[in-house]
Amino acid sequence: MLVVRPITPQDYAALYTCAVESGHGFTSLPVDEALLRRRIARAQEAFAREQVSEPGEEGYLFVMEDTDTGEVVGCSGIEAAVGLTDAFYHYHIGKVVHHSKELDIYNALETLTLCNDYTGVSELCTLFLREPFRKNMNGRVLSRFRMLFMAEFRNRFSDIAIAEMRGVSDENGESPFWGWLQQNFFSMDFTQADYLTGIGEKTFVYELMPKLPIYVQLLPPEAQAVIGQVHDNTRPALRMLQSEGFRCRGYIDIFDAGPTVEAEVSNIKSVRESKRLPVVIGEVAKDKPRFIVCNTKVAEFRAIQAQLSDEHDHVIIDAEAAAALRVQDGDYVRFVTLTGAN
Ligand SMILES: NC(=[NH2+])NCCC[C@H](N)C(=O)O
Repeated sequence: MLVVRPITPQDYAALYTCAVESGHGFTSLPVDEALLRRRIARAQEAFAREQVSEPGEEGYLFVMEDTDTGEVVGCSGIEAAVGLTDAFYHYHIGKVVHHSKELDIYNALETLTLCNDYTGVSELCTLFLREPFRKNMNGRVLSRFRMLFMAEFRNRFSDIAIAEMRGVSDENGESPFWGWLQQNFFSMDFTQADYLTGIGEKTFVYELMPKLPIYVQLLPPEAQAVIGQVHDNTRPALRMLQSEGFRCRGYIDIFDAGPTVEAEVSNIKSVRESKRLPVVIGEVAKDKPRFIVCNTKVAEFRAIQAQLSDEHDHVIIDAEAAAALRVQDGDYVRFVTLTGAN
């Protein structure tokens, strides 16, 4: 069975494999031993913190494990609040109108303005599922269980959640948006800049990034064309988040121009539709629908996909699911349907 659980130091090698397999453009999983070990240590601290009244430095990182083989098949994370100890950047797409009444000339232009508008919001991040396991709705589970975690532990997260979607780049790591930045401002290639931000080295961004608003129309056409566009591999993830209610509000990545999508946590579909009920362990009929189900613990958090029977004042799950979730009769679980529109 595939079980989502908090990452532990023993998962280091598996996380490293995910970092290697995720390739370039995947900022939050750089192939860097010190950083990956730090991520694990930060996650351990976050899960160990019992009383959290407001989101802070916590970086939750989970792995999905095949409990039959002990193999880690993917990872997924939530940052409680970004940009509290360093600056967190976006370009905001704005509009200016140059208008002359006298000459009867009207031009509406788009601008890009460097900003830190998402400071303090929660971020869904670091989702990677290894290729052989991209089936049986595992990807949906590995993304959407996070909505259940946020719903269950509301005060650990901000009112707003974002996800930065990977922008357009080719198989050599060349990004059309980065091209003009590289040429005029950065003098380094995309993979290097991306790697530096991934390891938390961001002062060069402030030092080198154009800080004055930029007229989009003055950018080369190939850079304009990818503003707000996602990498082909990211399309399913974007669709999934859109069906949860996430929308792009005009914020894009400063390097590859990929869209950042945003939602009010309380409005996320899986947060709204999730239910929390006590468990009765028993027989579940074969024709019952599948759900994402999690327990209600932090350090001992577990999430799985399973069939269950919703009896309105309790749910019936089978013994195998109960064991995987580490719950007993009377313990609460939170769950949301896995099939359906999503
Ligand atoms: N694709 C990138 N590496 N972009 C740079 C990092 C952007 C991110 N919002 C941050 O400030 O950390």
